[in-house]
Amino acid sequence: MQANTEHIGIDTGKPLEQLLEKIADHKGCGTSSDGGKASCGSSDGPADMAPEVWEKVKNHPCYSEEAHHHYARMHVAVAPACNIHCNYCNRKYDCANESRPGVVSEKLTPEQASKKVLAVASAIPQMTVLGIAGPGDPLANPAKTFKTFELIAKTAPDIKLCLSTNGLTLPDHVDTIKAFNVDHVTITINMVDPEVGQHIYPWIFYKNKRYTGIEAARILTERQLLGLEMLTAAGVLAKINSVMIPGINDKHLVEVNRAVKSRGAFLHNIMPLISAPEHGTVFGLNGQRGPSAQELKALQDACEGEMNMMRHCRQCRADAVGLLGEDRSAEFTTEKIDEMSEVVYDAETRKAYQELVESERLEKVAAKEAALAEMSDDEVSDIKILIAVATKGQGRVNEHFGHATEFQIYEMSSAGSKFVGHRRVDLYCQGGFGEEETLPSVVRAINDCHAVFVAKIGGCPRDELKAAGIDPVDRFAHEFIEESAITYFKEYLAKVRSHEVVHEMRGDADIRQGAYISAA
Ligand SMILES: C[S@@+](CC[C@H](N)C(=O)[O-])C[C@H]1O[C@@H](n2cnc3c(N)ncnc32)[C@H](O)[C@@H]1O
Ligand code: SF4
Ligand code: SF4
Repeated sequence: MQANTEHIGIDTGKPLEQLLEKIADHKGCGTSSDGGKASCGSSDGPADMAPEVWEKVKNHPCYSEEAHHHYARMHVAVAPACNIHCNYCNRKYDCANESRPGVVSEKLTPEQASKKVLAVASAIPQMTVLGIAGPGDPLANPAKTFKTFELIAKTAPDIKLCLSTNGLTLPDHVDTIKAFNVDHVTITINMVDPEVGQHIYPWIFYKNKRYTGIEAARILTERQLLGLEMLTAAGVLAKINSVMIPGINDKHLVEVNRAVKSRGAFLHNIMPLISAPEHGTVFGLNGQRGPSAQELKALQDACEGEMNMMRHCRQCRADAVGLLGEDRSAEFTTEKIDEMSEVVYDAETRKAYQELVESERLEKVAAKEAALAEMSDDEVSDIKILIAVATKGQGRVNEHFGHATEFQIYEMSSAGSKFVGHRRVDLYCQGGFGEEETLPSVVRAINDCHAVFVAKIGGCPRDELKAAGIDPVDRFAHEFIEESAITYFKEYLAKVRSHEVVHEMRGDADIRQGAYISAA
């Protein structure tokens, strides 16, 4: 099987010697052979992060926003059962075309999962993380979860292991988690107040007994917070997922943020509720809506302070494979993997490939820092704008407007560029033609942005965007996103200063987070 080369623009089908030659060419500008230290760029990590923490997160696409442009993850669906019920979950849903939590095409045994991991690791050498996130709860299926970790730790020791749990039985497993070198654990904490929790969790099953109502929520919150404290004490990084459910826990999540921050959580990922009647969930059927893009961003902004907020979560399937935002799970079905005679795990080629990825990444970080350093004092202002970007990865503007199924959104200010989310849209260009009914919905989805960066764009969408007050920009095609965005922002500030344009806030984007915006 050939390695995926599309994302870093190098041919990993070449012999290893040629790859290593390329790596040698990059040695002048940082290298990971010295443990990730570099002579340019910022591979040492953010100034406010301990080196040992940076070492754990720097290649993890979920724990580092910057890494997600370069490194991939995969989930293996070995954990079907769950010990609680959430009103937003329905795991009976089995669909190859839907990408949302709990959805899988097939469940795997630990042995099948282990073989799949080796096959994916060979085909996608920048896959650095193996997570177990269901389709149920990994710790309600501890034997299967830990057997999978055991098999993978033996055959592919360079792959980082992580799991995502509701936390009910977490305190019972922290020692085992530590023993398997699981560096990253995600706990879903939607409330710290049982009054709120009773509207999210109809029941839990704990110590052979079923609990409902306030009592169920009280036990759950106590176990979750205890589990978090134990992870922190054990030196395991904890990420907290919270599902934002308007009218139920949206206001309360600021309190949740405080509670998890004070107990040592590393990252808080507030995700939008995904809810539609056809999903068959309690919330879907009773019409509970998810938040809008603006509501979600406002809450994330309110929680951001000393604690990192995750804004690049793609709410993946329980069998997702690839870079965040792309789904290559269909390429690795059990049927296809069974057809492979033997999967050889080539750790050397993986390492060599990742060193190339790292050098490209350092180049990108250095370009961003250089662009930012050129910002003069008189460019400092209160102005903020949003820029939408069509990209397929690598941190570059490299997607055609018509081929984009999502736009990454960057907030620009005189402090620099900040990734603040993504917007999924229907595909505008199908079979070479623009879908006229789709275009207005795409424009509405990025209506709060001042510009959209694309690799290419046709005449019709260009005119429509301009008419909506959004600047279509293709001159940064294939350049690094953040460096380009800083350049654009500086030009924008200059135009405001010279009164060539009047700065004004843009309107609200008409997009419900967590759902595809649809032309229908
Ligand atoms: C499928 S769960 C699996 C792991 C574990 N059972 C848990 O709930 O944490 C992964 C994540 O997806 C979230 N999730 C599931 N259904 C969702 C929905 N309809 N909308 C938003 N998030 C959802 C869960 O809350 C959890 O954070
Ligand atoms: S804990 Fe996870 S798997 Fe279980 S019902 Fe909730 S979302 Fe679904
Ligand atoms: S659901 Fe979010 S946190 Fe989990 S793998 Fe996907 S992007 Fe990462």
